Amino acid sequence: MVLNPVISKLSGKLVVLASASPRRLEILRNAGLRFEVVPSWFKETLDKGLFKAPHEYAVETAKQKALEVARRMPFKHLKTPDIVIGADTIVTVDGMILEKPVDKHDAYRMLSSLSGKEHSVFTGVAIVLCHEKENEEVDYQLIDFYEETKVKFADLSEDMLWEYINSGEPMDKAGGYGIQALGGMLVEYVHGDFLNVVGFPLNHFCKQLDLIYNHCASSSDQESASVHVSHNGTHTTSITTQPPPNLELKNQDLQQITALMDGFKASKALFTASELCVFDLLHSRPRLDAAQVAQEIKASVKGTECLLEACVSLGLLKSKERTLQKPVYENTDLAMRFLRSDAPFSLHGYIQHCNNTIWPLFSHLESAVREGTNQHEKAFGKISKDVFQDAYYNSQEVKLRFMNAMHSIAKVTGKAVATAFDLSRYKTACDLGGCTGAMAYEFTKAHPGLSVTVFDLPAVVEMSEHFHPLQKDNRVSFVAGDFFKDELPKADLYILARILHDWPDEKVHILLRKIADACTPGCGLLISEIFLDEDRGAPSRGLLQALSMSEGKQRSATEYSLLLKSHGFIAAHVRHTDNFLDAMLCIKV
Ligand SMILES: Cc1cn([C@H]2C[C@H](O)[C@@H](COP(=O)(O)OP(=O)(O)OP(=O)(O)O)O2)c(=O)[nH]c1=O
Repeated sequence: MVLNPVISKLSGKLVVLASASPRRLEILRNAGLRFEVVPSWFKETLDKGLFKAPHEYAVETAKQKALEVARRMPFKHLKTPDIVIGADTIVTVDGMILEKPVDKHDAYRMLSSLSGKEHSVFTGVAIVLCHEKENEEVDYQLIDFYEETKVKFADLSEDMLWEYINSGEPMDKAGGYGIQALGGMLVEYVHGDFLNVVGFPLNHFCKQLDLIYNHCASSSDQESASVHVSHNGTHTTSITTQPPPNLELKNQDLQQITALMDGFKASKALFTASELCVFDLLHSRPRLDAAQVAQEIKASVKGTECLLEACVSLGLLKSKERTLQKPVYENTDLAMRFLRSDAPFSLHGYIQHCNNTIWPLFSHLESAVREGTNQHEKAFGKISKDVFQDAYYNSQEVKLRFMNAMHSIAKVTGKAVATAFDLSRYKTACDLGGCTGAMAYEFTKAHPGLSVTVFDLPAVVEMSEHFHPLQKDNRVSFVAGDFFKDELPKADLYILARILHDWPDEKVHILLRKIADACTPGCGLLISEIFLDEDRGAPSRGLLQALSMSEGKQRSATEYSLLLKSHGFIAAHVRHTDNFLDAMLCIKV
């Protein structure tokens, strides 16, 4: 017989049927399978409302039945099975799931709902492969599938119904009937596997064994197969491979979760070391021990020691052991390049902004999510209507800090954005919201024929002097104004770097309309943002940033290009720069 070699693959293995169903036992015995029966203690009480489709309920119940036995046996039976088989049969009609009737009235309710109609019988099957490890722990690999059979009942008279119910046959059977016995008389037709109705889809089970033992190589393979065959008049088969259900505790997974749980501790350790100028100190005076650092940063020795050790573990500092003396600390290359405040690519300003502005906002994230509003009031005691112009922003110190943050990001990302496209045809550019001019300087550096006007709020332009490079470039100039209200400087290339995500679509339209009005055909518009993947599944940097944004939102390149298109800008190129920001160059038509 064709299927016998599949069943014979199980010979010599301890196979367990986790079922008290005499029908399942008979079907599998008749197929020549040798197995032990250990009925499952799993109570069939899963909440049906939680499942999108009835078969998912049957499969989940089958899984739980099989797993309960697989987990119990090593302790209660003092032996570990090789394979445990569980199954669950349900009948579905008119969106209801019918299991075994609890009494005669329940059987009547079920059978009368089936009378004269076609219904489905689903059996979910779970095969648990148990792999005993050296330390006596057991790995469980789970393969599941389901089979659907359509059954049509004849019209049932009241007399027939009660006669059948009084025979006692319905009581231990899903839907209140047994097709293999008296219940067969109620059936007009069956589409699909008859044995599936009786409680076990033997054919599908053998195909699954064939997949496991003849096609998936070893049972420890990282892929499990699942075959779904449905019989809806037409016979459709689809084979899908799925990652194995994760039943074991994998260290890698645990590490991933732990890294997420501890992420905030790492951030805060970095912020604190940065705020206390540890990286600046160890740059000017490398190889200090914890007590010396503590003295310089005016902190406790104990706390400083913990902070320094944490920074070592995060790859921000290196410690050097000295015989019989306390270890000394110095910056790693990473800290030298990004964390000391005078480094060319220093992120010190951005880190301060994260610590002082983003961190308090994130500590109210739960409220932000519940209310869907920004949490400035809770975090800073002031309502923020417009991040850039409200009282909060107007504090000199906060404004400087904000500009510092933007400055450091622009310095780190500027070159990648400025060199993303060939801009040789443009002579004049206007960087809208260009803040300290850091981005503008990168553009003039990269494009010798280009002059850039930085356009920003008067208060920002006034303070931008603090940030001008020592070697001034007279191709960069500053004009004060509000890009939502005032006339924009004339240019043949407009730059919007990290601007549009701050605003909702309505405001973006206002700004784009103003830019479009200022443009002649052929003018360019370069936008630089984090572009979300089209399915919005990544990058998490953009998605996490959105959690503390006020009115704005993160968008994909397509979403941006649609906004731009409605103002006559055709997206010419998109560049994913691998840096903080991506870029898109659009042309006005
Ligand atoms: C529809 C139908 C179901 N049945 C049976 C098959 C199953 O044994 C039962 C559905 O109940 P299940 O909960 O699937 O199985 P069970 O309780 O009998 O056994 P265990 O939970 O221990 O595995 O209904 C028939 O025998 N004939 C039929 O025509």
